[in-house]
Amino acid sequence: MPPPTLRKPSKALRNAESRHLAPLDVPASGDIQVLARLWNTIEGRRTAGDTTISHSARLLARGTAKVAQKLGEEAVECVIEATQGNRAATVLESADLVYHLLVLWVDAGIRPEEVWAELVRREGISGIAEKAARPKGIVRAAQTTKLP
Ligand SMILES: N=c1c2ncn([C@@H]3O[C@H](COP(=O)(O)OP(=O)(O)OP(=O)(O)O)[C@@H](O)[C@H]3O)c2ncn1[C@@H]1O[C@H](COP(=O)(O)O)[C@@H](O)[C@H]1O
Repeated sequence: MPPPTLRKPSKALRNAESRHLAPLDVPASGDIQVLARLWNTIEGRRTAGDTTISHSARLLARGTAKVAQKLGEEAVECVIEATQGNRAATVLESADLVYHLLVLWVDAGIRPEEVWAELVRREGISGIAEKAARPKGIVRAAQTTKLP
């Protein structure tokens, strides 16, 4: 039997249940392109960035472990704000998180198109079916512990 705290809906979930958000407009181009611009900027910092003035260049120069650690820290900060129901702070932490995810992609030599293609491939497939059909060849070191 799980502890009672696991059954209690979070404040964020309770808020979500009581609101209706209109679907996003999906422009052919627009603000979403900021991700591509940001990846280009960070990749440029990797190759020609000045570590005295560029946070991206400095972080990339510290190596993969530091890049990954920063992403983890930003994820935790985002989770804390969301679970506290701090909407404005969650937006700010989300931006930090996305930026640090792009730094991790640059460090790993991953282009955004690879991730977009994977998201497009998954469109319309339920998460449960997708997980069952995952290729066995790709080793995933990270394993999550299942909660009841
Ligand atoms: N979106 C961001 C962005 N979000 C967060 N951050 C920085 O991330 C850092 C996080 O601070 P922390 O104290 O958590 O981390 P830290 O300074 O590495 O400290 P330690 O963990 O090492 O102690 C801050 O310096 C933030 O300013 C960002 N830095 C840059 N960008 C974008 O990247 C572009 C290029 O930035 P530079 O590489 O700095 O030129 C900018 O124009 C922005 O568009």
